Amino acid sequence: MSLLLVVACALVDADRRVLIAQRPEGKSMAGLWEFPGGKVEPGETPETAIIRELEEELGVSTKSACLAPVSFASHNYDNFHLLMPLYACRKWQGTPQPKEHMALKWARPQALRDYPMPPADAPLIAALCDLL
Ligand SMILES: Nc1nc2c([nH]c(=O)n2[C@@H]2O[C@H](COP(=O)(O)OP(=O)(O)OP(=O)(O)O)[C@@H](O)[C@H]2O)c(=O)[nH]1
Repeated sequence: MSLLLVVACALVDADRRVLIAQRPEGKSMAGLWEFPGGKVEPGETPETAIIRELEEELGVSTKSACLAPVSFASHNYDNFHLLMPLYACRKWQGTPQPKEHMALKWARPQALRDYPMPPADAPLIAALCDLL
């Protein structure tokens, strides 16, 4: 069983709503809602990886100083074990666009339970509800 390091980020707006993104058709877990993010590539830190992913997936830019750790997911999938730190970010430039997702949605933390998300994400919703 290999360990997969993925970083994710909850963009938080002035109304304390969180941005979630719907996974596209043709990918694993298609249609589920997730926090933007992706795998940490060789040579990257978690921070440089999430800054890159936010740019690629949403077209927004931010910096390390604007990333605050929230919690992490540690979840056993069939083919790998996912280790996924979740950051919160309240300050970025640009308006999020669904460049690699089917749709984006701003949701109140308590409403995140109404959206089907990957099983690894359930504990992160509780952490966001506590934080926000
Ligand atoms: N970005 C993100 N990934 C998540 C979340 N929850 C979760 O289980 N994952 C898993 O973490 C991995 C993310 O890797 P990824 O986004 O780079 O890869 P992918 O499966 O979309 O596509 P790829 O492997 O074809 O590049 C996927 O296996 C995804 O299902 C989440 O909230 N956000």
